[in-house]
Amino acid sequence: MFRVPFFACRRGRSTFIDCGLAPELCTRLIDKLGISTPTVVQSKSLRAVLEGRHVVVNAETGSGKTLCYLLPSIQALLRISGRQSSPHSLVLVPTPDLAVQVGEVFLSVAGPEVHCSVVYGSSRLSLLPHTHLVVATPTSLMNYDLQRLLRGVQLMALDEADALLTGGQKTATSQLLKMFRNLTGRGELARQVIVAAATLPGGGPQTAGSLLARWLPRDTVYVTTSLTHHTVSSSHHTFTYITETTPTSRDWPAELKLSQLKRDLEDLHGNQSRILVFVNTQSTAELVYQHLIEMGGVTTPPWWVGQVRQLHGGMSVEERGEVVRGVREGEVRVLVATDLVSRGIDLPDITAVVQFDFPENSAHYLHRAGRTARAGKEGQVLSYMEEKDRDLGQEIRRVLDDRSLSFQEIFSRNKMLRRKIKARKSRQSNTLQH
Ligand SMILES: Nc1ncnc2c1ncn2[C@@H]1O[C@H](COP(=O)(O)OP(=O)(O)OP(=O)(O)O)[C@@H](O)[C@H]1O
Repeated sequence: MFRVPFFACRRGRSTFIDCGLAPELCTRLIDKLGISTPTVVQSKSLRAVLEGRHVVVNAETGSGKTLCYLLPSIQALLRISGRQSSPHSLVLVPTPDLAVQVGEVFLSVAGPEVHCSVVYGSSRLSLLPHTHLVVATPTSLMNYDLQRLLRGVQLMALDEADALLTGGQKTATSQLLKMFRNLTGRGELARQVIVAAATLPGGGPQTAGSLLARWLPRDTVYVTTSLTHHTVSSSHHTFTYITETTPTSRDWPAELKLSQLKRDLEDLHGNQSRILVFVNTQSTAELVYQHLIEMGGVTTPPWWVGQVRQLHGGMSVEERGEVVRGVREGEVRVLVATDLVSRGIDLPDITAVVQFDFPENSAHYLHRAGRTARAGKEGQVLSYMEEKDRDLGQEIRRVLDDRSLSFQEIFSRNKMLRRKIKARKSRQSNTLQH
């Protein structure tokens, strides 16, 4: 039997030239990133973006959504001769770490002669005459003269749009979208919005999907793939119940999970192994990290000692950037991290994700799991579940076991989810009784 390699399946059939990309940019892509063929989602969306349409790209993690908005921005840059008076593109992202990453990908293709301003926290936006792209967390722009910033912006991208349209960034994102929309149609500039998201809950009026549908015009192009709101099929998922019938101390779940983690790290060891361990809080990150490094004292230290690091909100963006660089360069082989790296962060060689703490909701599960098995590679996802995680865990397993179901139906927050589960169970028992 002949099996088509997974990545070949996930590649689009068209070429970048078919999608409307300039030959010069295609050459740069090969030279700078070694990329020659578009992925499925790039094939499906690039032409519409290059034609100036508003586009929503809702596709699985690691499918190449970043280039769906960066390539059209760079293509515009190639056409603009001389210096501009204001930026051409604005990319909004929910975290500083993702802002830094997007800026790096842009510069790696566009070249160092172009200026890209990355803004987050209280850092100041500096607009040099040749600033082509601004990448920012929305709240960090709020003290800036937005009219001046948006004046020349033709392409506004919202990456991880669902995170931008809920929580702490929601007000600032809405304000920027509103101002941008008011500018659209005025003057000679054609302005467009590109949205990228792996998870885009719809349904309720305040969900990101519904909010976007209200913001964007009717002729917006929606691009999805057969894997939208699914985990990629090259990732393999296992669940471990952490239970103790006679707990000996108050910290028993952590103690049992640490023993399980050690066993799993031994099992996952191989020449190429790079493991990302997710925890829910900074204090757990510190605890797990300390535990793993303290094992260096024994006669034969385990393989990870010397190659393990932690990453959490108690560290500066620069310190976190150093750690991420270490993972990319292969010096760090076990990273204990909070959800700061669960969305959008591209660590191409992660071979396994361990969820030491179970995620709070199913969208977090999809994003965390999506840090492995990226761009067609294989990966493992190991999740530790305590009693409190059982309901959510069962729902996630149900969706993973039956590919005809999608995560979309269990995106709601836990309270809602519990209600749904209760309703479904009572429907099931009614059916059995009849
Ligand atoms: N056409 C391509 N061919 C090969 N690799 C590609 C292609 N496009 C992007 N990639 C690589 O695939 C990886 C994932 O891309 P990217 O980070 O854009 O994914 P994503 O869809 O934004 O994922 P997430 O939802 O997790 O943010 C990156 O390492 C990127 O360089």
